[in-house]
Amino acid sequence: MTFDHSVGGVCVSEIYSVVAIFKPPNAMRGGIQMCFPQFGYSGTLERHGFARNRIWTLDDEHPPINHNDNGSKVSVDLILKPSEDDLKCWPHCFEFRLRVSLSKDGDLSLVSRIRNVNGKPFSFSFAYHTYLSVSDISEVRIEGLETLDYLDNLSHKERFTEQGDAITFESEVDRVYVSSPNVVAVLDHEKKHSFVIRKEGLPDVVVWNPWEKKSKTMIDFGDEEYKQMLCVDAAAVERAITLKPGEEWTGKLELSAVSSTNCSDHLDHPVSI
Ligand SMILES: O=P(O)(O)OC[C@H]1O[C@@H](O)[C@H](O)[C@@H](O)[C@@H]1O
Repeated sequence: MTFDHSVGGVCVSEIYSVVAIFKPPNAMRGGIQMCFPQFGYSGTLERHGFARNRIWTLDDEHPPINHNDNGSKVSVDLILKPSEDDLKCWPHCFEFRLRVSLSKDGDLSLVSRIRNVNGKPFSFSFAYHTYLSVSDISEVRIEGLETLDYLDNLSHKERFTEQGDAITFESEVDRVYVSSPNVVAVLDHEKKHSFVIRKEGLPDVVVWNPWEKKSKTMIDFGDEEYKQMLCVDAAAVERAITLKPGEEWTGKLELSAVSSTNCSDHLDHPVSI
């Protein structure tokens, strides 16, 4: 995995739609997008909030590029503060700091710190809207969400309980798995690797694939591209996060690609990002 610059998200190689539209300040379809201060259409803002559609700046509290002591990790620190226009539609002053780190082994980690610099409390929802590249969606399965409750966005957020062993795909899926464990794996048999997603501070996992019919309605997405992608988002959606004046919230994500044979070891391990 590699990353380059950020327009409201992190560009991870090979997980962009071939017809994605790059027209700043709008987020491109793909990568990892910061959904803040709203997920989906749960409030009055544009879908998934405005943070993914803003130009972020380097946080001058840190050097532009950071290397850790033994040189095994490199990171950049970005910051987003609301513009006057943002404050008109969401009247809460915040500082959103994002540290994006890439290890020598290719593990990508994102740490978001959101601080209330307002005189009053505010609440928000959040997601790392993460596009994963898969060989064939029909052959992929997610482990770590079985037996959980989920809210089905395709049925007016009705609550269901997952029944199967692992989650597999044969039609459109748009679900919020609630109170999930902190490690989830996406197994891709054809590629013989798995994505391991570790999270902290983010109780939910959103799983989305638009399948054939919806793909045809999306202008920045190829008709067949649903076969090679899957979104698995570490998120805080079911219950909003509330910050009092001066308080800060932290939400972490780590994404690694591991060989499928080692995947179950990762599922057993506790999170340490
Ligand atoms: O097209 P967007 O705004 O990037 O959103 C894509 C999808 O993102 C998912 O996370 C949502 O659960 C879906 O409902 C939504 O359709």
